[in-house]
Amino acid sequence: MVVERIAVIGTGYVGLVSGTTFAELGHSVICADLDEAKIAMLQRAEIPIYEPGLQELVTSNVQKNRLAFTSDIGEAIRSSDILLIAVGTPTLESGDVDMKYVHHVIATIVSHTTSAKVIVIKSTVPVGTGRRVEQELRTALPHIQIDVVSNPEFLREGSAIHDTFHPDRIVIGAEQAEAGKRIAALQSALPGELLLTDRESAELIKYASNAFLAAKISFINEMAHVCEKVGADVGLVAKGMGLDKRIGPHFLNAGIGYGGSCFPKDTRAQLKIAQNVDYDFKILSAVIEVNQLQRERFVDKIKDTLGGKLHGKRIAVLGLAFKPNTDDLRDAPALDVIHALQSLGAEIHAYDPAALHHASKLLRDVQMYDDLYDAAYDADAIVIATEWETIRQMNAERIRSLMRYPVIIDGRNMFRPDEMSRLGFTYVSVGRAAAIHMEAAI
Ligand SMILES: NC(=O)c1ccc[n+]([C@@H]2O[C@H](COP(=O)([O-])OP(=O)(O)OC[C@H]3O[C@@H](n4cnc5c(N)ncnc54)[C@H](O)[C@@H]3O)[C@@H](O)[C@H]2O)c1
Ligand SMILES: O=c1ccn([C@@H]2O[C@H](COP(=O)(O)OP(=O)(O)O[C@H]3O[C@H](CO)[C@@H](O)[C@H](O)[C@H]3O)[C@@H](O)[C@H]2O)c(=O)[nH]1
Repeated sequence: MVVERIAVIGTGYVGLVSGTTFAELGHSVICADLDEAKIAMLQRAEIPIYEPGLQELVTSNVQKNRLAFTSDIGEAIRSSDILLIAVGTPTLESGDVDMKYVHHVIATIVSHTTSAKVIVIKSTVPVGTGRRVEQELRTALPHIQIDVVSNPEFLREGSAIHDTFHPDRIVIGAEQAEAGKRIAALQSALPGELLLTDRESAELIKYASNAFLAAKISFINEMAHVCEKVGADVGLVAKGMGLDKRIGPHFLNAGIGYGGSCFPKDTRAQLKIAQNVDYDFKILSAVIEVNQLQRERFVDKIKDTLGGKLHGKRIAVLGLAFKPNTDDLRDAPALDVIHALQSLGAEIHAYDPAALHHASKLLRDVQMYDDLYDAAYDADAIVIATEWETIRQMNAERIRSLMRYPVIIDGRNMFRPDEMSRLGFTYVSVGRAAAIHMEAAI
């Protein structure tokens, strides 16, 4: 195996996991970031994000001298042959992708490059970016061999390590076959199908995949409404659909809709990419609209269950992160739900096992707990916003005894409605007609 010298520029969720993975695969990796506090933490072997399994992997690769961290981006560039860009690509008000972090990295590369480089774009970027970046670099550095390769990332937060070591596919978009093959060789020990494409296709595969997964979620959420009206159970409908291999069982969990740092921004970016070439991507507009409505309808459901008035009601919101096993609150549905409940006069007590530190910066007037029983104490209702395992394992009888009224409105369909009613709860979930609406309980 050829051991490559790799600099990862941008040591966030993707950069840190990718850099650590390449080190684990035997390469020499330096992870660089402008955020000096983050780098200082990493140099002290502290992991700035909550991601199961990451701490152990970082520590062992640092000990083997295959992984290091720096805030000297120039030095990282000079000492490496492969530069992996993993900075953020958020959305602008207009819906376009904000490329300022990528542009800043390109300017830094221009200033510090004195030898041949292969630049790998891991960040999710609009189609055409790889081509433009390569032109810009070749114009600025005419005597140096520069190749730009697209290698989109498909990891999910909360299972990032597993996803990275067990990818369904590795997509590499390159114009120069040699550069593409070199980046493929870096990952040759990983399973999963290798798909070599042109850069534009690789860039679009990333957006198309996220948009399609988001579409599955919005589709099942719309089905959930129909289920409620006609007396069906969306869980069973999804199961029956998913048994068809052409459909598959994944991403058909109805609930309060998708959140996170990727689906909301990437669906909007893909819509804009289409608009920019005069195409109205109608399905995607609907996917985005349905997802927004899903949060609003969930708040209506809470209101209806609690008899129409929330003023003065104490609501325990269980789960704040956009999904379990992460501390990431970017576009987390729980935040919108809490803001809406507060605007209707509810008093919020919140529980999350990992995200409270970030939440305290984003939420006002919320009592926060790292113990779900404390959060549920004296509550008029529990609202479940994230399907943390700790919530699944909760002692329901103890919870009921602590609450003022035994009411659960479950935005993640974590429990069986019949079981919860048997335990004495008024239990309302999403798209399951068997759920019992009992204002009488209050
Ligand atoms: N988070 C995910 O699960 C995920 C998965 C697949 C793809 N992506 C994509 O990967 C990219 C990165 O996402 P993320 O979640 O890791 O972002 P992040 O915000 O967690 O990390 C980005 C990092 O880049 C650093 N940075 C910004 N400008 C820099 C510069 N000029 N030089 C050096 N460092 C700089 C920031 O300080 C930050 O630490 C995005 O395009 C995202 O869409 C994310
Ligand atoms: O059936 C489902 C599945 C997911 N979700 C929600 O969808 C969001 C996204 O979940 P998930 O995809 O598991 O997490 P992410 O870490 O956002 O990962 C997505 O976004 C990443 C960034 O682009 C990609 O790399 C991944 O492949 C893609 O799954 C979360 O709010 C989930 O609660 C549902 O509501 N129902």
